[in-house]
Amino acid sequence: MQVIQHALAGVVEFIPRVFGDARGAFFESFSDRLMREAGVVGNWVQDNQSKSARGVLRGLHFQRPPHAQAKLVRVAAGRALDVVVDIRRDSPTYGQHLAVELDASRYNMLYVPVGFAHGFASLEDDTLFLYKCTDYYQPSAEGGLRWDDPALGINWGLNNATVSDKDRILPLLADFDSPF
Ligand SMILES: Cc1cn([C@H]2C[C@H](O)[C@@H](COP(=O)(O)OP(=O)(O)O[C@H]3O[C@H](C)C(=O)[C@H](O)[C@H]3O)O2)c(=O)[nH]c1=O
Repeated sequence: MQVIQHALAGVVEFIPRVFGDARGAFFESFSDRLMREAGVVGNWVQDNQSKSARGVLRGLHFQRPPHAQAKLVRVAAGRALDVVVDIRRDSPTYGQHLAVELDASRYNMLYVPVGFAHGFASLEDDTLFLYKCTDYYQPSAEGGLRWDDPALGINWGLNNATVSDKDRILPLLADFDSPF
């Protein structure tokens, strides 16, 4: 498995070993042992899956402590531009973001540590987005940042994004008091 330590400290991309043959392909979509060898330790308790049409944008979300979640995200069908924003108060890269294209045909996956807001834009119809979380869903702990905040400067690769009403009213970075 190829491991890429990205510039935002703690964000790690995994490209698993894929076994192709005349029938198709096989890969291990999760190995705690391989994650730990890469320095990623997580008490994975919940798996999520969402399906999105092209142009759907979900995010930027996080859960506040003590329900903060680290995530391991991948795309099982389609393509998505995955974006993480560093919201760790004392981080030298606070407010900076990283965008990684997740592609079902590349099998790549991204580890999003606690202390990051997370979102993605679906680049194809019927994009199946799968992710593991290190804590359970806790609605009262949900927080977020506005996906289109000029201060974040994120190029989502979309002309017209389909966004939930909830996401439209998330705070701008300037008005945000990070819990991390
Ligand atoms: C996240 C979540 C949601 N729900 C319910 C609550 C709503 O009735 C419905 C849709 O939730 P929401 O609109 O928050 O879903 P997304 O906008 O895809 O949210 C996710 O999008 C970004 C990309 C993330 O990283 C988060 O994991 C998550 O916030 O599913 C649950 O029952 N459990 C859950 O863990």
